[in-house]
Amino acid sequence: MVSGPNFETIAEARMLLTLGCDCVGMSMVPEVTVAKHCGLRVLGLTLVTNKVSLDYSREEKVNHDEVLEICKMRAELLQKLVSTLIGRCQQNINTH
Ligand SMILES: O=P(O)(O)O[C@H]1O[C@H](CO)[C@@H](O)[C@H]1O
Ligand SMILES: Nc1nc2[nH]cnc2c(=O)[nH]1
Repeated sequence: MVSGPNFETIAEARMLLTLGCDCVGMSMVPEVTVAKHCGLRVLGLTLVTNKVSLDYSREEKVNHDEVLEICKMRAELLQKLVSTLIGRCQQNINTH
């Protein structure tokens, strides 16, 4: 996790990769921290939207519009996933 609001620099991205990170975000950890503080049980779901830049010579840079575009493309799929998960949780509650 990085605190944002900016995306990580290439140097930071390389450091995260060296540390063994597969994925990086900004929101999940603070959101989970607040939810746990409120006594909620938490399941985190993440949509990976973009590749992090690791190379100074590459032209393309990560930007928020790209993130939003991928989110829109995957919204329906995520809605189905969440609906299925909630359905299975309800089944589990009813049978136990
Ligand atoms: O950590 P995630 O959920 O990827 O969110 C972060 O990534 C997005 C940046 O495009 C912003 O919404 C920021 O809050
Ligand atoms: N830290 C970080 N958060 C993101 N959220 C969506 N894309 C990214 C990214 O490239 N880096």
